Amino acid sequence: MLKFDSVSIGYHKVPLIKNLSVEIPTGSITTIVGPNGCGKTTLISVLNKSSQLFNGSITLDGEDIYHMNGHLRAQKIAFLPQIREVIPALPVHTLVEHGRFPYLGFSRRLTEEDRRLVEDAMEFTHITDYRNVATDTLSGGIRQRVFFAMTLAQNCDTIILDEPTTFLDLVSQNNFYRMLPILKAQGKTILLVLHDLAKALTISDKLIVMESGAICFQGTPDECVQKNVLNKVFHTSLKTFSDAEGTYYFFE
Ligand SMILES: Nc1ncnc2c1ncn2[C@@H]1O[C@H](COP(=O)(O)OP(=O)(O)OP(=O)(O)O)[C@@H](O)[C@H]1O
Repeated sequence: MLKFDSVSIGYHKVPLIKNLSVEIPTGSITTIVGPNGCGKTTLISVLNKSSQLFNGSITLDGEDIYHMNGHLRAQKIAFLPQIREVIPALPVHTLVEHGRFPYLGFSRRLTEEDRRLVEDAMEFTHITDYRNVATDTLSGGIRQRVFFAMTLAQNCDTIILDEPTTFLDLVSQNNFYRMLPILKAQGKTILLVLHDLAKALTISDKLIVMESGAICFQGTPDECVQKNVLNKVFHTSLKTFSDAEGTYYFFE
């Protein structure tokens, strides 16, 4: 279990999140939603130290994950950030191999097992055909899949994805969302930040709703709908529609 206990988090000595506690259940899909600027990225990016922890503790299965050595932490939590300013001009397979770096020694020589995990990650994300293409020449959507493959090649039990579908067209988004239950079935814990509220309600086991640096709801999507949380936070009107295949959500 990934546990944030009474955490204060922010930048340059200024906390934006104060005294927040939340648990991310193991082997489940948890999604954080909330209006722009409410602190979603600030909360999760403390896990790769892009934001700073001022108070409280963050533990993974009881171990202090924030103060852990960076290599060890990267063997436990794989983090796909929202924005990458610099796109490396490396062949796709070389970039995906970077996912194995936390496990390699000084020589950075890949073992057979490392190579297998890299190939598996490329296959899983359907980028094998691009293996020799320079990543900086790819479209934003394919590039996003390459970074996702690199994250998966890290082979961590906990995967954190910040707005992973931003650059994806509808087909690629659907493909991406289909991968999540497969990863969950492999026992992975998945923590996402999403802006697509309907998708968040459909795919998540647990939903966390943030507002102004605080959590205003955490629970199942059903509880969230019953309590009208999203209508209040996003000033919207949620409509639901059900058929034999499931329930669909629309926001107006
Ligand atoms: N590197 C930084 N230094 C200082 N302040 C920052 C930094 N990154 C973000 N902030 C501020 O932290 C606040 C929360 O931003 P954050 O990116 O966590 O929100 P968010 O909920 O993820 O927003 P969005 O939905 O727009 O991605 C904002 O006021 C933002 O300006």
